[in-house]
Amino acid sequence: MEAYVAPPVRVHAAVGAAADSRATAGAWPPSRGVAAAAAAPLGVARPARAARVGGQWPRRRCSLAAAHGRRGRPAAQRGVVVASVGGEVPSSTTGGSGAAAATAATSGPAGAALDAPCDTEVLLYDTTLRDGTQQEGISLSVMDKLRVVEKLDHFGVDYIEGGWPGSNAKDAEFFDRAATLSLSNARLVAFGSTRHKSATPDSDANLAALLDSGAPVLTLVGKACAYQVRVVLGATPQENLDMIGSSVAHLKAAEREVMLDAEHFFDGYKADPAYALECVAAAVAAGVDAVVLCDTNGGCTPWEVGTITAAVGAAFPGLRLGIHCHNDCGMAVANSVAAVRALSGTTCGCVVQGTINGYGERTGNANLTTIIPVLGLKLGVPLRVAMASLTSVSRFVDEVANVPQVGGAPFVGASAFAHKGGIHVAAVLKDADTYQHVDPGVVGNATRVLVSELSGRGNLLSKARELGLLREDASVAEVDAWGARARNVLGQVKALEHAGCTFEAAEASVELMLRRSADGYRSPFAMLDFSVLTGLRSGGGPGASGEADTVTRATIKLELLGGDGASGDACPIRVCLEVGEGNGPVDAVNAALQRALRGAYEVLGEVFLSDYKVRILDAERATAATTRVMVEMRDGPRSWTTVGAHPNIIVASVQALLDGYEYVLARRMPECAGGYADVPEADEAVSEGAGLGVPVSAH
Ligand SMILES: CC(=O)SCCNC(=O)CCNC(=O)[C@H](O)C(C)(C)COP(=O)(O)OP(=O)(O)OC[C@H]1O[C@@H](n2cnc3c(N)ncnc32)[C@H](O)[C@@H]1OP(=O)(O)O
Ligand SMILES: CC(C)C(=O)C(=O)O
Repeated sequence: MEAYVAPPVRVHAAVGAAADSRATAGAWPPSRGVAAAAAAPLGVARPARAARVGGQWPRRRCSLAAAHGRRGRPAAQRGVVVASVGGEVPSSTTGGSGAAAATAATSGPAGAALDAPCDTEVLLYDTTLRDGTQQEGISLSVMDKLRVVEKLDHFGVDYIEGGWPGSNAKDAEFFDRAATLSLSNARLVAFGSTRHKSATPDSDANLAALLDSGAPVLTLVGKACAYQVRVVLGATPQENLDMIGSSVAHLKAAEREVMLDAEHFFDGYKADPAYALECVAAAVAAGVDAVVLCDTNGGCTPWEVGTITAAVGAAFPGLRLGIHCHNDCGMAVANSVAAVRALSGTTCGCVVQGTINGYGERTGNANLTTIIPVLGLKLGVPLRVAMASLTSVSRFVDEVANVPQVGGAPFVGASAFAHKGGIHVAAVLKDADTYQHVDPGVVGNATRVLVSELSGRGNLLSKARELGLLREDASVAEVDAWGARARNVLGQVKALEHAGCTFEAAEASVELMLRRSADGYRSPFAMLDFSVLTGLRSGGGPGASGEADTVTRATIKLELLGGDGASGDACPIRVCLEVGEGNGPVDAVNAALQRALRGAYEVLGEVFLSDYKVRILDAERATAATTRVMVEMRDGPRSWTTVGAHPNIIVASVQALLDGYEYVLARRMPECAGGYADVPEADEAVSEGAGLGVPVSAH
């Protein structure tokens, strides 16, 4: 056995050079009876053992491409996204995917690339519904799976692996129901393993379930590593080759498109390249349409994957290859991209398997929401997907799977284009390219500016612009005035964050500070005082059990804008005394506030308190610790968050509550807004995650 030895690191040149020197036809290790490939039809190197598997050496062609009927057509005819490399965007039709946006995506100095464009047709193969559901905590219903299929088909992936019909009744039902879907872009794939070593193809239940699924594409997992074959299957190397060959042949006889997922391929190749290649050859001999090389344990590096993939490509030049990577070293995306690059210039393209949001067993699979834009926008690979829907697809799948979004996910995360540092924001205001590697709109995401103690004036000015307070057509005097206000509000933000507030997730409080700083702003109300009483109420009385009950009562005194008009003042003020009871002190104050404010201002409509979060900031101070309170209010689909901080939890809560009510009144009552009465409400907070593919607003 000849073990794989990693080549010395040679950046850029490594892949091609290694492929040339190690894996040109006939050059890969001749151990295990591998014949020289000079006579192999279509240049496929022939291991001697492969002849025993399939009998006759098959003629190979890229039958997947034929199945799709797309090979050879120029990108422009396929309606692909062709993104720029090196700041230049080839002209293309985009099928609505946004060539113009793609141009913007990589224009400017940040778009300059050293790599040559990658010349490989890539077919995107989504396995969210199969390998993705192997992630701890994910379980999808049949209905969930069907919804995801429709979304992914619409998005434009080429293959959707729906599950393993031989595994469970749910997946079998899924394929029954999926048969009625009419997909416009994707081909549905059913997944299963090669036949059991003790079964014949005809008697194998798993192969039967695959055929029964009715799926047009069937993917078989077959082992490509002698160690795994011995330990896990308890089979001989030859038995495994027979299992691969006979299983593929059985499915091909039913005229399905068949792929082999060569499990543990890279580890197998590193230990014994000849045997790993014999496994591929066994599938090829049986007529497989594509062989997908798997880094099953996720332990490979991009240079290993690139080198080995190039070697396999050179050994089987007529065969369509694919890549399937796991993320155990955090390199699944890099490994997948390395495989695509290694196949650049080959004629059969590359099937790239992965999952939306990187779901998958252990640390996950290669994340398609990263691979897709990297291939499309950085390597210039033509893809058929609607790139501008990428963020929405990611959030949709998280929603269906009930998995929290990863804010820092490249391209699609809520923080992917969120700028916090004052220096960054000041630069982004001059030119977004200064701190963004692509235009977020190209992937359906949006630039966001966060306000915190790390802000500079620019962050506040940007907020004022976003809110329509500082208009595009503002005069020099107005811009100057807002510059001074921004400086002032910035000072408040820094002082309040020092006192325990945090404004990143409480943008309604920031907006209020900006509005209050504007000329002519009038607070709709002011709290003059409040008191809360908590005690025990006797449950006595005739016939009662006598058990004591808690009572919590709040009394508030407010000054309200508006009145009976008798004073003749355009904005008269009246004083209101109100009482509320509740489960606890904050509930009681809120009840009193609602009663007072709803009575005075109809615009409050159905506003209610939807979330209340408390965090103790300096726990070591025990009961004297500062408390931060975040309050979320909601009115129909809209929500907004405010913050308060104080050593007294009730005071912190009341601060946040008052801001929450003032925020909505300030937006809806022209008499509060001063010169900013006509601020549109269209951009009002939409709760995080609710808007798919729209800028995420965290009010
Ligand atoms: C790398 C991957 O992600 S591969 C996909 C992994 N996903 C899953 O396993 C999810 C679905 N799995 C299942 O529902 C079940 O494991 C089933 C239905 C496939 C099998 O269940 P069981 O028959 O009870 O077997 P069990 O799971 O205990 O053991 C797996 C069997 O598959 C065999 N097997 C494993 N890989 C292969 C293969 N590539 N080809 C043929 N047989 C295989 C094993 O040898 C073992 O059989 P044995 O015990 O006779 O040696
Ligand atoms: C079955 C294959 C595709 C797999 O999940 C792996 O090898 O990682």
